[in-house]
Amino acid sequence: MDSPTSKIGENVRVVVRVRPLNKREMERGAKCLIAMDNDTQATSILRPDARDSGNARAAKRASNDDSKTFTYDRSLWSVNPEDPHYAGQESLYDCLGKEFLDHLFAGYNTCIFAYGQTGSGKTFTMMGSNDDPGLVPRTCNDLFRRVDKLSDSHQCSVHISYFEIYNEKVRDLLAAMVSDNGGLKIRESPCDGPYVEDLAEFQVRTTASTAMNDQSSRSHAVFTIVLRQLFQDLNSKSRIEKISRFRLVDLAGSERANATGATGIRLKEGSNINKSLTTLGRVIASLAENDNRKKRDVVPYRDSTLTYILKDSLGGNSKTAMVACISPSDYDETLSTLRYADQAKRIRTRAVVNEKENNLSAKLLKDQLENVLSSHVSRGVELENLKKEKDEMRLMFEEWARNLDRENKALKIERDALRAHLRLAIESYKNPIPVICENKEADVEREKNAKAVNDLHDEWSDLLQDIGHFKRDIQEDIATFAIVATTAA
Ligand SMILES: Nc1ncnc2c1ncn2[C@@H]1O[C@H](COP(=O)(O)OP(=O)(O)OP(=O)(O)O)[C@@H](O)[C@H]1O
Repeated sequence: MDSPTSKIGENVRVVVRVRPLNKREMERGAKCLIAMDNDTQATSILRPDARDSGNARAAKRASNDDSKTFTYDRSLWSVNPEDPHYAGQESLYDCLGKEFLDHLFAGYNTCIFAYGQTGSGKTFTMMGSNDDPGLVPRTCNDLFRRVDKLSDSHQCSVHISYFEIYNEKVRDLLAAMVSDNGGLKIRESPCDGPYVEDLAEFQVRTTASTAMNDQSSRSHAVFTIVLRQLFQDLNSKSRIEKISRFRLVDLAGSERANATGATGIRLKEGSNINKSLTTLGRVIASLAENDNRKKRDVVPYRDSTLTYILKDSLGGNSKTAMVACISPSDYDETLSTLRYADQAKRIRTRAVVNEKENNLSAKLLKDQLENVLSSHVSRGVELENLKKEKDEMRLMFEEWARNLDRENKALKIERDALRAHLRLAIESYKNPIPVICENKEADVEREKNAKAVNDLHDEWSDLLQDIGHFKRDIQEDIATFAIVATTAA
């Protein structure tokens, strides 16, 4: 999704900062050659001979002829803390860091790089000291403070990486095992541009600046923060994902190779540093010029590791600022830095908000959630029904068991009564009460009795057989019901 910025583009912001005279400079009686105008944000540099002239008229003439003035977005006077316009670390963060962090949260890639000769205050500006932290720790602190204030539905993750470019090779400064096997490779992705392959990235929740290694004035150090945000857009109700990157770069000292007087390895080192810095100069010049031309030059990003990695930050999808650090009493180097910074002002970048709607996956997630929920609900209902059924069956079997017991008892009583009757009948059959009959009538009576006894015997035999069957049936029933009751429980 392009922002209006992408069509118009905007210039690289340039801030110049002058440091205080150091002990050595004060001891040799060096004078501050820099003047800054707080109203116009102009920085002027005066030739040292003109500055040192005791002649008032010569000095006045010199201030017209021998001073060079450049106007920047900001000119920060860090020479004397007593000065009313003194700009310390906090002022720098307030006028640059804060705004760039705003851009990062808005979804823009951002980059601030510190440029200047050795000892001009680049590392102090980027890192600062424990007592007076610079841009990197202030940015990290502010970043986590802002993340903490976001609502729970606005999810954020922060990853950092830190590498240096030394002798045109990339070395990871955060990896636990740093191998010296020729450095990390640089690759280019169609979406994200050049990147360092296999660079350690750490997800962090607190200030990460303490993890940093010592700075080397001979290497270019690149600290990168990647912020990933996921939140709901209140107007469109869609899920938005923003991934933006903040690069904070502390460049090596910009002094020319011939001025270092280096030989051997140091010379190679110097020329390699110079290769990155001179290429940076050519890239900046080319970008600055291209804006005025119809037919654009090919920008020589690929001519050095530094410019290749910073391709996007220098002329592409990024809001970029340069802090040009200057020494107060070094005319040549400071003038060269001021000219460099003046040229950088003309570079235009075209930053876009790096965001995408995440509706598809959000809808997918919602559907999945609904499916899971409904299957849970139907399983719950099913389970409830099964429980009910089981309870009903248990009650039924308990009732059956009670009835069975009752019937069993009744049958036992009946059987016992029948047994008693049978026993008596058999007894009376075996030992009949003798009947004394003197006449024929008595014989007839005896025969009748004998027949009745026989009939009774047959009747009891049948009855006993029936009882046997009945008993077997009952035992089978008991066995059947016992199995069913155990299964149901
Ligand atoms: N604005 C400032 N206020 C106070 N002291 C400063 C300021 N800028 C720089 N210094 C001091 O000047 C010295 C040199 O600064 P610094 O190391 O930051 O320079 P540098 O440009 O990073 O040098 P190099 O290229 O060698 O890394 C340090 O002692 C630092 O504390």
